[in-house]
This record gives sequence, C-alpha cells and structure tokens, in this order.
Amino acid sequence: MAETFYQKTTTAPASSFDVSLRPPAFSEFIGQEKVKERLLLMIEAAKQRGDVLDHVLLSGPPGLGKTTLANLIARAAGSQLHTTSGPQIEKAGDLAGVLTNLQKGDVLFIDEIHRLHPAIEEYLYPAMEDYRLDIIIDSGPSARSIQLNLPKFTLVGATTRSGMLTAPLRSRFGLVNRLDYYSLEDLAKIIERSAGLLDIAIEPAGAREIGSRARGTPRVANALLRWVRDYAQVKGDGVITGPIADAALAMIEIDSDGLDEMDKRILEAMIYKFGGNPVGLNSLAVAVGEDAATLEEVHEPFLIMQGFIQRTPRGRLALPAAYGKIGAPMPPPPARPEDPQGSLF
Ligand SMILES: Nc1ncnc2c1ncn2[C@@H]1O[C@H](COP(=O)(O)OP(=O)(O)OP(=O)(O)O)[C@@H](O)[C@H]1O
Repeated sequence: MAETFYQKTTTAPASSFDVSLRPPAFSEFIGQEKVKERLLLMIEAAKQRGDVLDHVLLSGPPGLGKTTLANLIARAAGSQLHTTSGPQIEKAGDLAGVLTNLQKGDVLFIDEIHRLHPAIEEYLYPAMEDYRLDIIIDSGPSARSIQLNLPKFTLVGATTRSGMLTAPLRSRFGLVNRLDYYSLEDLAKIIERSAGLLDIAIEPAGAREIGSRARGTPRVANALLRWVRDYAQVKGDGVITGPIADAALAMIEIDSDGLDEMDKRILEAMIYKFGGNPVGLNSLAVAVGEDAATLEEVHEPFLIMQGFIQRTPRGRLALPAAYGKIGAPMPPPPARPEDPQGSLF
C-alpha cells in the first residue's frame, strides 16, 4: 500500500522500529476489544452495502495505536491509505491538494487533527459531509468561490486532545473511539509478540516485568523491550528474565510503577515547590522545565490514571499516593473555618 508524498512523519514519533512491529491485521492487534469490535462491525456493514466507510475519530494518549488502527482500517476496507497531520496542512491549498488526490473509498488519516487551523477546519466540513470542497480564489472584489466535487472517502482523525476538537468537527465523525491504556496482561502479550518478531528470548516473568513499567502504552513497552534486550545481551546470557528486566529498568531509573524521572520531578515540584497547593499547568511546566503540551498529553494522563494527581477547577493537586511515592510527609488537613475556637455545641 503506497503512501502519498505528503507523508512527512515530523509530528508522529513512530520510529522504523515501531513500524516493523506494527500489527498487519486486526487479528494481531492486541487489546482495545471494544474499539476493535466496533470498527470491524462498521467495516463489515459498509462492505455489505458496497458503501464507503463513515468517518472515524480515534482519541487517546500517544503510543496507544491510533496510527496502527488507521492502517488496519484501510487494509480491512481494501482501501488506499493517505497520511498527513494537522500541523502539516498550513493553507487551504494544502488541504485541497490532499483531498483532490483521493480516489473513491480511500482512507485519509489526519494525525493530530486538533491542531488544524480553524479556518482550514471549516473547509473540511463540506468535504466530510457532502464530499464537496468550496474554495475561494483571489481576494478583494475579484474573489470568487469555486466548488469541487470530491470522491467519497473516509477520514480517520487521530487526536491526543479530544477536548480541543471543536464540536462541529467532532459531530461530523460517524464513530468516535477513545483508546484506553492497556492492561498488564495485554502489554505482556504485546511484548511477547514483539520479542518473537525480533528474535529475542524472553520469559513470561520478563514480559510482565517490562509490561508493568510500560505506562499502559505499547510504544513504551516496545522501547523498553529494546533496552532490556541490550542489557540482557551484555550483562546476562541474552535471555530476558524477570530479574534481568528489573535490573535493566532500574538502571534507566524507571521505577516499579513505570514512573520516570520527569514524572517524579512533577510530583516533587507539586509537593515541595508549590507546597501541595493546586497548581496551574503552565506554572508546573516552567517549574519542571518541560513543555506544557507534553506535560498535559503524556505525563498528566498517566499520573491521573495511577492515582498520583487529580485535576481540580483550581489546578492540579497531588494526592496521598504522590506523597508516598516521593517519601514526603502528608500536609496537615486544612483548618475548618466553620469550626473556630470552641463552638457551643
Ligand atoms: N494493540 C497493539 N498490539 C500490538 N502492538 C501495538 C498495539 N498498539 C500499538 N502497538 C505498537 O506500538 C507502537 C506505537 O503504535 P502507534 O504508532 O500506532 O501509536 P499511536 O497511538 O498512533 O501514537 P501517536 O499518536 O503518538 O502516533 C507501534 O510499534 C505499534 O506496532
């Protein structure tokens, strides 16, 4: 399946390693059962009707398989996949170029669709709804609109920030799917599958050890596997056992819950620098020296899911588990203003 020239994977951090491990069929895609079931049903129904698939939105933190699913949707539908991303479409002309290059039934994958410019997003509405593109050419008094008919196509949008998607865009997707973090069982299966493909000897305990520290994320699991393989080769006999995986991950400071140095720095800043008070995203980003978007898309969802922090209307708050993780004493409970020095009752 050839991919078009405008595929520049500047924003998608998939490496050639990721690509080589990408499941080639739904049957090899582990986990996310509900999402798979819905997609397969939708593909089957469209095939029975001889129709083109409806538009699909995939949301969730990075590395959970959105790009992989876009590939699988195109394959299962027997369609050609075209890939681009929100930031790559800078002008209406870029979008027109992409859309007019499509054939009937093709799948257009737009990664980071929440980063599309609002003016460009508006061109997408009639394209998605009526397979029509209205473009304005020229400006001033000679400005005029021309209408292009597009072939029926399927848009697969991926976003790590579904909250940033505008309501009109979201409502134009026939199916909206949120990908969840993977269970330890599924991650262990993914690691064993990847190890098989890469010819790495691994024991089930080794796969579980890596899986338990992979932040619920297949891309992280595969990256850790690669590191542990190197460690096993140099420090052991090449076989990834539980203790080898444990020692290898300790060496790169990934703890037993999968927290890395940045996660711990975030918890420390919240507790020590901000005194355990609610803190805003930007202040936190400055305090830990990390980009606010990375904090929000990568670290925060994982720390929330693990019960270390909470989002409140006043900002991010460290929970008791965070104090336990970094060995800080819990703050005293706040004084109750409605209970001044000795009430009468
Ligand atoms: N369910 C799965 N089973 C097996 N491997 C998986 C699964 N999901 C993802 N992977 C592997 O994890 C890696 C990352 O997946 P992918 O690139 O699809 O993530 P993504 O969600 O699109 O990330 P991003 O949004 O950051 O591009 C790939 O190597 C892929 O093969």
